[in-house]
Amino acid sequence: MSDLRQRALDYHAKPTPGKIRVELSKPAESVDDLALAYSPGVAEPVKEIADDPAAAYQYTAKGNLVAVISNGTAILGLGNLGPLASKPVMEGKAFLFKRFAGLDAIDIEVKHRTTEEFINTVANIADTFGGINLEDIKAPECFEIERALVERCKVPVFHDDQHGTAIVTAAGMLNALEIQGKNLEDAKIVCLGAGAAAVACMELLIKCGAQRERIYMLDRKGVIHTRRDDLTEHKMLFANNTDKRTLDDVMEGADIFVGVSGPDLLPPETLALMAPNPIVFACSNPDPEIRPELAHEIRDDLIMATGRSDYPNQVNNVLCFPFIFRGALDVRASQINDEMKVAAVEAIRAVSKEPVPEEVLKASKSDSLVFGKEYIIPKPMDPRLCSRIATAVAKAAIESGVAGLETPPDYA
Ligand SMILES: NC(=O)C1=CN([C@@H]2O[C@H](COP(=O)(O)OP(=O)(O)OC[C@H]3O[C@@H](n4cnc5c(N)ncnc54)[C@H](OP(=O)(O)O)[C@@H]3O)[C@@H](O)[C@H]2O)C=CC1
Ligand SMILES: CC(=O)C(=O)O
Ligand SMILES: [Mg+2]
Repeated sequence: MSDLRQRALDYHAKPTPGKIRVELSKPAESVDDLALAYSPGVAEPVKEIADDPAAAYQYTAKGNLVAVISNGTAILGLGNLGPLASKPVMEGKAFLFKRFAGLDAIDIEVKHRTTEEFINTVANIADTFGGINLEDIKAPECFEIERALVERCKVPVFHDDQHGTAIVTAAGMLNALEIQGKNLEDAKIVCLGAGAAAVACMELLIKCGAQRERIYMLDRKGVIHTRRDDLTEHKMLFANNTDKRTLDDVMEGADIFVGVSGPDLLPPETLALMAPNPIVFACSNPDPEIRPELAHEIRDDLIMATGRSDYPNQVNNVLCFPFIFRGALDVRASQINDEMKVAAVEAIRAVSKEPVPEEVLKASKSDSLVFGKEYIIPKPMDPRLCSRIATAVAKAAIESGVAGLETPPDYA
């Protein structure tokens, strides 16, 4: 058994199983405390909320509470292993919400037969929470699920694997292009994977300037092109009018590779085909499409990122979801719209270019982190991220008319 495997199992098992717990936020020592917290006192906020649902934000934990909800159909890059097996990842997301943004989060793993049943389950419990973070739900069902829930829920619903990943990818990509002296408008882009993360990443890159016809997306059957008759609605958006069929065909002269597919799917000889100064985001977790050591052996001119914490340039949605929800909840946004997503991209980019606090260097076991090939994006433990991203997102929510409150909080 590898050292990391045993350490990871021990970390999850000891001294208490799991990574999160519930704690009390009010006194519960005396009979008087209980008379306020429970019967008879609890009846008073009940009546207030029955009269005005918005009072739930004043008298309950709703406004600081996020549900992390999965059906376990696309657990990281491990595939469809079912709801219960997704629990460590969902507890992990809750853990990150608390650690980085002070948000209380609870994981909910849903067993269901039909997509409609899943949608109904989530819609029926949504009012309990300030926001809903959907996680590790595979394509194409994730698209219908998110659309239906955004429509039915009064609180923000956000599929992290789509939009969290896209926001962090766009921020890292724009920075990497700047360092490599390239621009998104002219870049030839290869996206390996055509699921939740792939579709959202490419759509956001297009919003940032990428040309749709210069994007080559691949699924298990190869390049997605206009003569295929097996494409889902979302894959169809990326059908390229091309004779190219394989990963090698499209990687010839490519500037950008985004991997959101599975482990070890980018062979070194294929990486060698890319244009000078390429950018490789091998984002599959836990094992990337190509290992950084191998990629650097093949190319000394590339910028390399993975989804992992143990290599430079971690392009991972952890840089987004805690903070975008912090901003959204703090102004009681009814949704997380494009304006809020773009504000998050710009805030992440800006932090990457500023001097890194000593505590981040220490936590990263680094002597120096300076904007460049090995530091295109901030570290998740950077304490500036929460205030900077949440403020930008809250302001964007107010300006775009989806906020329930008119003033963003002062995080300083
Ligand atoms: N770093 C980060 O922050 C994030 C990384 N990811 C990673 O992205 C990956 C996909 O996640 P997600 O989009 O949620 O999952 P989905 O199940 O929605 O999509 C998976 C996609 O990968 C494709 N794929 C799988 N195996 C291959 C293969 N051998 N060759 C080509 N394509 C392949 C599938 O093809 P087909 O359509 O033919 O089935 C599908 O299009 C995972 O590895 C995950 O860890 C996801 C979110 C965040
Ligand atoms: C990071 C993440 O959400 C994933 O790999 O699915
Ligand atoms: Mg995920």
